[in-house]
Amino acid sequence: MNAPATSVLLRGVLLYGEGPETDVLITGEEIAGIGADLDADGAEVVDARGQILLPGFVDMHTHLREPGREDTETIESGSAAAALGGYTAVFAMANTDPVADSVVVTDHVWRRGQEVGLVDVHPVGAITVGLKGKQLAEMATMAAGIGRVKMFSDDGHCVDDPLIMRRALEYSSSLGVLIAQHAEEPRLTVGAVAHEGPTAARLGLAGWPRAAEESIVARDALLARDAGARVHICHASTAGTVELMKWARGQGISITAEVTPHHLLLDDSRLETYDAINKVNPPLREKSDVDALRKGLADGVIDCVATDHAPHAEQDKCCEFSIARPGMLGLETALSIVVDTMVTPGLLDWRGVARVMSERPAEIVGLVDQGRPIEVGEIANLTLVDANSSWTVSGEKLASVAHNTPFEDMTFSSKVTTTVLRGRITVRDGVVANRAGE
Ligand SMILES: NC(=O)N[C@@H](CC(=O)O)C(=O)O
Ligand SMILES: [Zn+2]
Repeated sequence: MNAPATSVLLRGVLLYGEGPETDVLITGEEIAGIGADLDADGAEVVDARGQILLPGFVDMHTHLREPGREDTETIESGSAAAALGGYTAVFAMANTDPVADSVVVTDHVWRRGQEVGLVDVHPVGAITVGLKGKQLAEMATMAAGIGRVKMFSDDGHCVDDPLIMRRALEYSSSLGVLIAQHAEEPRLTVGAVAHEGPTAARLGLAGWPRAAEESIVARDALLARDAGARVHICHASTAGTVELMKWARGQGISITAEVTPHHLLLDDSRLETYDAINKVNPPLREKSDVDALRKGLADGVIDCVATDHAPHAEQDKCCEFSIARPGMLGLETALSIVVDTMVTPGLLDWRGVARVMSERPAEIVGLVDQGRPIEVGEIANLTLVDANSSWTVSGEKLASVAHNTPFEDMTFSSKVTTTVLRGRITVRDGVVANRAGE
């Protein structure tokens, strides 16, 4: 009997980058067999010899801009970018227009993501109404909606009022959801556009001090401790944040943190050209911070990589540095950058890549069907990486509506070739498959 049409055979993969080559058979939504020379039996065969098989990536920090700024990204275009980047789940931040501070918006985001069907788009709910930091949003209602909101964040803004943050943390632990903080003391960043240091001083750019981030990280660690809650730090950018994470963990505080690919690769020397493509919040820091972030990620002090994929219209990035919007694309380049900054220098092996791109984010946010071991009987959320393929980034060719990549013309050595979402191929040979999986 022929296998059902939904069967896929991945031929000759390296599980977590380790030999010998093996086949992986996927039937329906599940991994049905792992072993040498499996019988295709009518399954679609993907010739994946020598490619590295990892669990599908999970991005805790994505801006998909729908609703409100569909001229820069939509759930459909962002889902395509995510699938091409090897992601099987992303968390869409709440700073949309309208803000995702109600179940109407969070349910819409979830439903639209399911309609597109390329990646699970989990809505992030706002912590406060309108991201204004004054009044808690209806977290329980959003958590109970169809979108089942698991993570709340005012990202783009810091919840700077310590009493509001404390209440949000207390509330979150009874709901079993995660609070993610954009750590930025706003009274220290008025007018700030670049990392406060010698480069910004020389270029005449207003500086964003490390203490703006670190003071909130320290404060929120203490608030989480007192509330008996968990807190997650978005886009950690300084060496001091890594030290504070170590301290807080040592105290038994439930605190986790992510780092972005751009903070692992770029430093503020990029600002010499005044090109606003390099403007981002938090800003690109100094080489010593980059080194500390890499080491922190290798040691597990920083838990995971999150893209902070932030599409912006050309007119908002091509203007003067001080008025341009902060943010850069990240979904399609994340894996390549993690390999170049962490695997190539020997800071992480491929098991480590699985940990920081998939397993830890899934655990932190409580996804049960993602970041799972590659074993028979598990749901097939998988990513195949070719570690010997040189490719050069071109913003025009990325799937996002906006093209604001700071990695233009950079060449990388690894690329996602295939992504599988619950047994269905969403990316084949680096091209998005249609909804029917063809
Ligand atoms: N990171 C950014 O520079 N921008 C993000 C907001 C954010 O993540 O803080 C955006 O929404 O554009
Ligand atoms: Zn942010």
